[in-house]
Amino acid sequence: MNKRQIQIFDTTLRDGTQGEGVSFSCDDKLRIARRLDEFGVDYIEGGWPGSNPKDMEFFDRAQRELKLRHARIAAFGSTCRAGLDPADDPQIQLLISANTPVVTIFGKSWDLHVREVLRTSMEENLRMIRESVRYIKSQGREVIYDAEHFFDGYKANPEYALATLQAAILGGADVVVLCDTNGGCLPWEIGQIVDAVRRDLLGHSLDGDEPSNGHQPPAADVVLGIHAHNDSETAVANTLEAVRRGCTHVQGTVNGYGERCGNANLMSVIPNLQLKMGYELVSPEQLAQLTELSRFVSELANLSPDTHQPFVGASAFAHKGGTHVNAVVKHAMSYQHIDPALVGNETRVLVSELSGKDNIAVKRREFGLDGLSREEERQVLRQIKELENAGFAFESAEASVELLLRRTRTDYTPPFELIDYTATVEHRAGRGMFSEATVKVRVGDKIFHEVAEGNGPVNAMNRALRKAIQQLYPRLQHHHLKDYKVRILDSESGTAAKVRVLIDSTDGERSWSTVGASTNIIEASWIALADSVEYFLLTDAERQARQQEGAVTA
Ligand SMILES: CC(=O)SCCNC(=O)CCNC(=O)[C@H](O)C(C)(C)COP(=O)(O)OP(=O)(O)OC[C@H]1O[C@@H](n2cnc3c(N)ncnc32)[C@H](O)[C@@H]1OP(=O)(O)O
Ligand SMILES: CC(=O)C(=O)O
Repeated sequence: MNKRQIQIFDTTLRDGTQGEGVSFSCDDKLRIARRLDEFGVDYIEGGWPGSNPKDMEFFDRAQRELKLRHARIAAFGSTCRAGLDPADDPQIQLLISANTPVVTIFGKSWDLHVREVLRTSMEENLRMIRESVRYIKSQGREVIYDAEHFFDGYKANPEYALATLQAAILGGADVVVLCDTNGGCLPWEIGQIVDAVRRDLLGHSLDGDEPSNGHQPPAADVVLGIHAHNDSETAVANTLEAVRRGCTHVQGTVNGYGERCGNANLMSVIPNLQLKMGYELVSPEQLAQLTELSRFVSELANLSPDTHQPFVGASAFAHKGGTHVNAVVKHAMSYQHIDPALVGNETRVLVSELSGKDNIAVKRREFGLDGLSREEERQVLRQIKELENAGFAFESAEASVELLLRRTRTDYTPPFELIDYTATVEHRAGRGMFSEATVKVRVGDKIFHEVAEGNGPVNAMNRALRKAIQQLYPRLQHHHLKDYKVRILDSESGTAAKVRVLIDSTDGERSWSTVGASTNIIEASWIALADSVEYFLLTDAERQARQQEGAVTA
């Protein structure tokens, strides 16, 4: 088989939704199907038509609304019930009525399941597989046969496990998929068993290896696939190993969503196959959509993206250690296994107590700041290390890093300078809890002194600061706090514990984060709040000036 012919079978909408916490509306399923098609997967398994009304609606609307360019939609179900003719099995009839070009059915490979779960005879299970596949083929569908628990079944009873595959092939299956349903296999076990299937069932000669049963079966022209679960954290490795041993159909899900610990993560399987193993599954332009696809699906699943996910996570190419950043600046690939742009991701440099001089230099350039010497950058680096020791964390507060750099410039003029503040918390009869704050700031040679109330001391300080400077900076009305997080850093110190405050802010177009730390929660909050306002005033004024310049030039 030509290397280009590896089939990607996405089951995010079926096995993915079997993952705890994963649920999509029908509209979401349709949106994801469109996106998967654009990305270039070959099959999209949409659900189980006998399972629930939403899956029925999906297949109904998919026929009418989806205009897929490349992918084929598959409906999923099981072989017929024991003792039933597939033509009389209501579940098989629902599968047919879903009217998809492709039908996936799963059947039992493991004798334990036949005995204990189906509670039928070994022969009857073979009939169920053979006749179900044959019946669905007779309805004009491409049939993908998922051999559930194939690897466990093969370990327990290889002859029987192979006989179940043979039954599917006799029924006319187009693809036979070996499933590591319980996810317990290790890559070399997968390799050995895939070899055995190819040699003993499909009659493929493997580098002079003799069939283990002593006779060569007739070569069967069926596509062999792999479906791996991640219970041993080896689903991706198992999938790659299966491909290395001759499987040419690969099942998995976006972000590895799926039952228990999930399925083989296509966000890793695809780039590994394409960039490391030389298969051409999708075009380079499609591969560059991988990161976006991953985030799109996690957004619709309402799950936070896993930032540490290989290839597509925000941290996948984020460099923190100073020596790494120093090397990456000299040669981008010195600490990266691929160019992140190939999968639509990007290199990031983080600033923390583990930084070296180049973390700071890279950030300064990123912020577009000049006029700082190497020694001034080192000064900022020292300051960052000291502040992190005092409880600050700059990794996720880049606006505070930018301010440290700006403040180091000799020509820096702050938009306001704090002189004093007070914040009180009171409980008064008839009024309950309330807070009041006063803020005295200097802007140029003027002093502004304001008082404000709030539902808490930080809220009152925020209001008082705004009252003090809003008249000078009317655009401050666009500045809003989005999130306010407090973390206790040394809880064993009890009420004397150090706290870190992280504030996320926005002006409707941009977002930024600032940090403060202190043993006093009011002080930590003030530092993060004042940084947020200062950052906004500086950068907003610069953006306005650039826009005006642009308008004049135009
Ligand atoms: C490995 C996998 O991921 S397979 C996919 C698993 N996914 C799901 O189960 C999600 C969707 N499932 C559902 O909505 C429901 O389970 C349904 C609608 C399919 C079935 O619901 P119910 O009719 O209430 O049956 P229930 O789920 O309790 O039991 C499954 C039955 O199918 C039988 N069965 C299981 N696998 C097979 C098979 N491959 N072929 C035939 N019958 C099977 C079981 O033995 C059991 O039979 P029993 O009722 O005689 O005990
Ligand atoms: C078919 C399937 O989802 C499994 O065996 O895991």
